[in-house]
Amino acid sequence: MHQPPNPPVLYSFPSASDLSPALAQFIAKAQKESLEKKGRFTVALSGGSLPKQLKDLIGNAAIKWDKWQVFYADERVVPLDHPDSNHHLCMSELFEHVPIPHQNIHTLDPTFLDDLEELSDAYEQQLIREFAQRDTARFPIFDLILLGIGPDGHTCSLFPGHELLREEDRWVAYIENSPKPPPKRITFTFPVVNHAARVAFVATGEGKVDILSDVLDYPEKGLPSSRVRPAYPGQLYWFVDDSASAKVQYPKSPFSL
Ligand SMILES: O=C1O[C@H](COP(=O)(O)O)[C@@H](O)[C@H](O)[C@H]1O
Repeated sequence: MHQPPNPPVLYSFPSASDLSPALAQFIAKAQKESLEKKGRFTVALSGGSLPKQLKDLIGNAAIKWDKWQVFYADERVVPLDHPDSNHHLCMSELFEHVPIPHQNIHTLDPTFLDDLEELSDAYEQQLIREFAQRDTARFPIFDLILLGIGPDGHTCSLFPGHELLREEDRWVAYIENSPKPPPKRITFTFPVVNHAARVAFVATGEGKVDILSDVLDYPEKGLPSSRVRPAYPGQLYWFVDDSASAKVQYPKSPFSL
């Protein structure tokens, strides 16, 4: 029988620095469960404010970096060492400080920066190589996708009112007119995000206070972040701080693993 998506679980912490260790424990548990099941851990990261919150993974003995396969939930179409690159940010905040094998981090192919169609196809091919031979599902099933939310409700590079919100077939799509710079980006589509085993939003600070209430209390507004509802048995989590969740009516859960 078709089951509706599980309701989101909302964890709110007194501050961003209280959130980071809990997030690291949560990721370590997700990794352990995935390694026990299939010996690898597939994870997708975002850019923006997220990578800073991953600092408690550094030096964490529970993390088996050689078992991680890392993808980017969205990426800006710029060289890999450009300050706007999500990969560049994740490298400087996290990966330069941990023993992850270089080949386990799947970046966009910088030879296609001038051709968005080729670029997004090539990234989709990287996902197919990772997932299609192992899973029979129509879309990849990530063990964990970590997302941010912009003040307009966007997540990945899926912006309010954009035609990409209706994409049902592609795994990776491109956008040439992002309202937030830089304008050219590639992004996972909703079917990919909503097939993951676990998706966790991470949002901190009072700059997120209005949008968090809009997304969690008024999902009928249809903002991109409200459309993240992983299919059963997948689970959506929100890791936020009390400044960001100050207006949210949606029930908070005590953090537990
Ligand atoms: O442009 C982007 O923005 C979102 C949200 O960023 P934040 O700084 O408000 O956390 C981010 O999740 C995405 O990866 C990035 O490309």
